[in-house]
Amino acid sequence: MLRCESLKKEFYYGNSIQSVLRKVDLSVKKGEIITIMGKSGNGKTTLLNCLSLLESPDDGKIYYEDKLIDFNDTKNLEKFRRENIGYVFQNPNLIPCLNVVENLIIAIHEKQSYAKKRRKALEMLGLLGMVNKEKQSISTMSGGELQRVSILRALINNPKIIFCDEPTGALDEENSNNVMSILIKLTKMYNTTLVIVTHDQNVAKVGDNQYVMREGKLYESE
Ligand SMILES: Nc1ncnc2c1ncn2[C@@H]1O[C@H](COP(=O)(O)OP(=O)(O)OP(=O)(O)O)[C@@H](O)[C@H]1O
Repeated sequence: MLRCESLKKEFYYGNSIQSVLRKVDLSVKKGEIITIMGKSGNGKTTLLNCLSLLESPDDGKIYYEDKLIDFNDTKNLEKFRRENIGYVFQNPNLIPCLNVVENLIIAIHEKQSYAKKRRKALEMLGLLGMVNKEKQSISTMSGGELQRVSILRALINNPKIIFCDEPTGALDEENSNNVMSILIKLTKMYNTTLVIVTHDQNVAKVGDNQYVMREGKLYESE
């Protein structure tokens, strides 16, 4: 469903150039879980940002279902991203002045009545037995709870693929296991493809295909 070929990305600092992605090739099938590990600064987030169309590569090609992505076509790119891609970051980035259900409602892209959006948001909360948290303020929730809500938010528009950048980076081991099992359970349920960047060996193990990023190149994990 996703393929990239010879992806390159460079950053310029005065007169010097840093090659962050050096001809990266990757192929991801529908419903697959891909994990990418690697030392800090090796280009994992940059790769994720390019694949998830948040950043444009300097060279190389990205295909979604064999359709070449045109980074110059910003209007369609934005639409494609909204309709097909979900994100989970280390920091859940929920809106603090909205409660739990409102954070989910506001994430729904489709034009629907507020009541219908609310029903959908409650249905999602129900999947994790969190309907009772509907009106809870974001500031009073634990890190694990916030990340569970951010997973529901990523899924609420039925994306075909979800990109996760260190989804458990801010959690202890118990919460990390819990969040990962929820992420996998829900994405399997919806047949959503997952691409996960992580520092955590235990998280990396969930990958159907596991990769390591080293100095801008991607290698299959041994
Ligand atoms: N927008 C940017 N401008 C300049 N340099 C950047 C930019 N984004 C990333 N870099 C540099 O590119 C390199 C790779 O960064 P990236 O965030 O992709 O690494 P990473 O493997 O995800 O690291 P970490 O595990 O610490 O998050 C780093 O040296 C970083 O400073």
